[in-house]
Amino acid sequence: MDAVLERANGSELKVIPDDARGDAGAGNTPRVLKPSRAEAEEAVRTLIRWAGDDPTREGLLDTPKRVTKAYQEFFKGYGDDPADILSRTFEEVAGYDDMVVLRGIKVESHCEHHMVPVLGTAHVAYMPNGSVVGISKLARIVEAYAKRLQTQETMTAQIADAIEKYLKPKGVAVVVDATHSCMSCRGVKHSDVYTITRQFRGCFREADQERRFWDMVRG
Ligand SMILES: Nc1nc2c(ncn2[C@@H]2O[C@H](COP(=O)(O)OP(=O)(O)OP(=O)(O)O)[C@@H](O)[C@H]2O)c(=O)[nH]1
Ligand SMILES: [Zn+2]
Repeated sequence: MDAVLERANGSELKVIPDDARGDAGAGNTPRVLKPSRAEAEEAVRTLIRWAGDDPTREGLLDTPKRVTKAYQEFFKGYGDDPADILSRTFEEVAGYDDMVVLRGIKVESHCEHHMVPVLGTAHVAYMPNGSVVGISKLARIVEAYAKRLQTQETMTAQIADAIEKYLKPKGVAVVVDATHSCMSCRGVKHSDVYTITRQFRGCFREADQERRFWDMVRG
């Protein structure tokens, strides 16, 4: 259970105990000092002034409200609990005993260094160990970690960790293929660069299974 303490100015001090984070290992879910919406909106006004514009002009008046609302969407993964997402499994699969591969799960994340979009796809596979999980839950796990401030490596490891920890499969494979706006829209300005990260665990470390995984991902 999250403890939420009210501060004198109305903002929330939200303390997430370690054992309630639901994180599987790499865990970058911090204990957060969550500001009030008013404080967050004021921060957006500060950034507008930092950009060189006037937050009181008509076109920008509602922008802080829109941005804080958008942030709730961009970063909703902090409220997700991977243990809960993967808690329901099914054993009645008529002896199905091969890998399950989800190819092309949409990834919409934000880079933790520049807070700009990281967009791409994830391929997630696991080798069942007596039970299977609803396929949508694997996409939900990707979302739970993507909708945070991330590095691609951390996100990839966290997805694999969660599936390994809560499903206990014979193996798990996670590949993320994404473009980073911080490399295309600013800084070095190289567009069309795809960063590929991968985690192969358990039976997917065997060359044979890895090859079968890639065969399925490539269709
Ligand atoms: N490994 C890794 N690096 C990332 C990821 N997202 C962004 N970066 C990199 O994080 C680095 C941050 O480098 P810094 O030198 O601290 O920041 P910077 O001055 O803005 O760097 P430049 O982007 O080179 O202008 C950059 O090289 C980014 O390309 C990621 O998911 N994984
Ligand atoms: Zn970045």
